Amino acid sequence: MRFSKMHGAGNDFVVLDLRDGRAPPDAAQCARIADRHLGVGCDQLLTVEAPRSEGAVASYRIWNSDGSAARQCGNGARCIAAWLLRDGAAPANGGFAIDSPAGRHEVARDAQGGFVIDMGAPGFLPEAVPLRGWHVAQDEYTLDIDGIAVRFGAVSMGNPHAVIEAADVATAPVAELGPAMQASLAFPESVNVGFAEVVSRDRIRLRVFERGVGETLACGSGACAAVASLARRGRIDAEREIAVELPGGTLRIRIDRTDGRIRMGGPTAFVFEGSILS
Ligand SMILES: N[C@@H](CCC[C@H](N)C(=O)O)C(=O)O
Repeated sequence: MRFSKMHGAGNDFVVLDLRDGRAPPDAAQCARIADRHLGVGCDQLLTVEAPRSEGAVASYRIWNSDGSAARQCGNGARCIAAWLLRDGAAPANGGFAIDSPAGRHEVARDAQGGFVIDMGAPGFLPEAVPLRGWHVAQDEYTLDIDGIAVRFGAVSMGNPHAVIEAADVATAPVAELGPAMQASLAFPESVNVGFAEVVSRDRIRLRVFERGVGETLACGSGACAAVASLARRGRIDAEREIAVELPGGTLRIRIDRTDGRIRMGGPTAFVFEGSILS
């Protein structure tokens, strides 16, 4: 089985071409391919498949490194766009659409030749996340984790996100609080946990402990969720493009003033091609 290894700001992917209708690997096979010792190694496996919506050039599905299916992947969307363009299936100037499990994404090119993805409008209702929690202030929730009250914003970008503001992301308890939040009954479908430091009105630093993976070098939907949550709470400027610095690179996020949809730009890279033998 041929594959491409790609990454977007260090969030790495194995991309499989299944447009001929072959079935995707099952959960155990996905986990084996994603294994960094026994397989190729990646945060997510992406399967390129036939389009589902009118006029889209392709669809894709997302599998976390533990084999679980996900509905949204921002860095993956940019990599799929780059993969389709290299394949000749999408026009070089952008202006095409791809279908993810969360819906349809319009793809544009930026001035530097990067890809800008329409990630849709964030959902803040607890049932959209989904979250069973308690409102403490506008759009902020609190959970008791081992006797500590953890305050966070909750956002659906098609997948669930909790956004915790941190004074300094370098020392934030990502490895402890990430799994503890994910295990909480408040998140019936688990959650991607973002730790966000506001640097200025248009710049944040972010680390994300992803569902089904652990901490990654970047999370595109997590960056959108962090910007949506912080803008809603007035912590950053909703009118401006926000630079989101992640351990693997910087993403640029803009909230459209007219429709509230979020557009995300950032890097993509091909790393190598190969064949999976077993
Ligand atoms: N890395 C992704 C998000 C991948 C899915 C996530 N772990 C989930 O289970 O929802 C991104 O760039 O958005």
